[in-house]
Amino acid sequence: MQTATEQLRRWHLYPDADMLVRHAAAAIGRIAHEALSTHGDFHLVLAGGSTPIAIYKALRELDTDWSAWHLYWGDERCLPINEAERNSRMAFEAWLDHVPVLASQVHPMPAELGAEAAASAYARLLTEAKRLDLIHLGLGEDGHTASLFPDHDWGEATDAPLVLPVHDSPKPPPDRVSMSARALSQSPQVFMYVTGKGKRDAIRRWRAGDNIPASAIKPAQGIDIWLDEAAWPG
Ligand SMILES: O=C1O[C@H](COP(=O)(O)O)[C@@H](O)[C@H](O)[C@H]1O
Repeated sequence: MQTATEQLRRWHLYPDADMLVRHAAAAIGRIAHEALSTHGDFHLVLAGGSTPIAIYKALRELDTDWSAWHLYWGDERCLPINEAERNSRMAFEAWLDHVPVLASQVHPMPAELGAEAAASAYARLLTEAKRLDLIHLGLGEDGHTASLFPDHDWGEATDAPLVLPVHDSPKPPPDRVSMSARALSQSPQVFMYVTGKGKRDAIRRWRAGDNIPASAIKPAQGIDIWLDEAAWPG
């Protein structure tokens, strides 16, 4: 898989979050359908945080062969397994507990083991993944994406590990696990969701060329950014 040196961005701007959710869920459905028709399975990386919740809820209604879906996470917080703030728990509650996915094909990051152990275990798992057809990402107010934070190592180098242990995160909890920028750039489709005026400054800085973590995600075929008007700095 290739990554690009420049970041190619496609902006998808919607008047409100409801419209964004409807269109993003339909696009995910189309990509899943294409992967299922071509390969017989679909491999999807999930984001945490609050923004994707409505999209995950909308995906419950998708008419698809759930038994052929394989789910991974782009980042996780080092907390006990059922803690409310875990990214995996959010996805189960909003979506995965409501559809017949196969437990053996759902791969939360084992962040309860601690950042280092979880990062090594998940890097091994990812090397065995057949493909990553689509990666979901969010954007924090400080420009972070997954758990790649400003002034931390984002793992952009061509020989960077696929998964990084993260410590001293400015957003709680301080210990986390994250796919590296290199790994997050190795998919033909990367969707980032950004809603609300709290994200406007991060978008402004990104478009102005500031080196925020989101700017390190450089899939060869570009990144699709789905925004509502509140997040758009104009
Ligand atoms: O902590 C995290 O934050 C980002 C952004 O979250 P949001 O609540 O502002 O949407 C998220 O993408 C990441 O997965 C999560 O661990």
